[in-house]
Amino acid sequence: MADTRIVEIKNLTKRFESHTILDNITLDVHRGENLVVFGRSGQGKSVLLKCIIGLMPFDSGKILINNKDISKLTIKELNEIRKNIGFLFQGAALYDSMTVRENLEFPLKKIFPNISQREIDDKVKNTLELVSLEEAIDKMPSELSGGMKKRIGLARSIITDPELMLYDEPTTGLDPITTKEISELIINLQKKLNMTSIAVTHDLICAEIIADRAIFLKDSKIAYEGKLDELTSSSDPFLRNFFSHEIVKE
Ligand SMILES: Nc1ncnc2c1ncn2[C@@H]1O[C@H](COP(=O)(O)OP(=O)(O)OP(=O)(O)O)[C@@H](O)[C@H]1O
Repeated sequence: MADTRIVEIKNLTKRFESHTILDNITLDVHRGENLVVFGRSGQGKSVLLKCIIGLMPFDSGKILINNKDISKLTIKELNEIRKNIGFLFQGAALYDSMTVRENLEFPLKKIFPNISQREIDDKVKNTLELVSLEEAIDKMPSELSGGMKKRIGLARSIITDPELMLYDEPTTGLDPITTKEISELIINLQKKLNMTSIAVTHDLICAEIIADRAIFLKDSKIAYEGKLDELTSSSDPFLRNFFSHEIVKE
């Protein structure tokens, strides 16, 4: 049977001095899947994403991306893998002194140094179409609303056609309607571009739209794993408490 795993995490342990943040985590993410990562503040959700893209070294265990063990790669090989991964981090800001067009051109030129201006123009136009913001092409970030900035940030992360997208709190700070729009955009892009995604979120509106499966980090472990409705309807006192208090509900 074909191996559908794009990310394989085996017995991952990450410590900061004597503080164990991730303790022996094992997790597979399959091609085309949208995994949501929950957990209270400080439980290692962002650390997990940073380990996956090789931005943070870990103490033991393995992370394989497309069957390649990232801790055994040279910087050059790791950069090749990273070209295939897009990330939208918490508070990821657009470059304020650049127009929307220049913001989108930036990652393209960096990742594909030999790309022609014509290809760049087509890609920028098509990607803006995907996020329904063609008219913003010559605007400066200061002229955009919070929701529009998120859309452009999303466009910038997907313009290089990554196979895997990592989102860290993609809807933080947005009102419920914009949260819904951004979450629907995430799922539509994922379907159109056949991407796999891992999203850290506290936001149930977002999770309900995008999640195929969810995990819950607690006490440095994956404490719960399953379909989102299994977690939200669980009779487990901790989960009941989390989902009734921690998350903004519509
Ligand atoms: N570079 C670092 N050096 C030392 N400690 C760190 C570092 N990065 C993260 N930590 C610690 O690791 C723990 C997990 O941090 P992380 O940012 O992954 O939490 P989180 O679950 O994403 O939280 P939140 O929901 O608040 O964003 C925290 O205690 C944090 O202080």
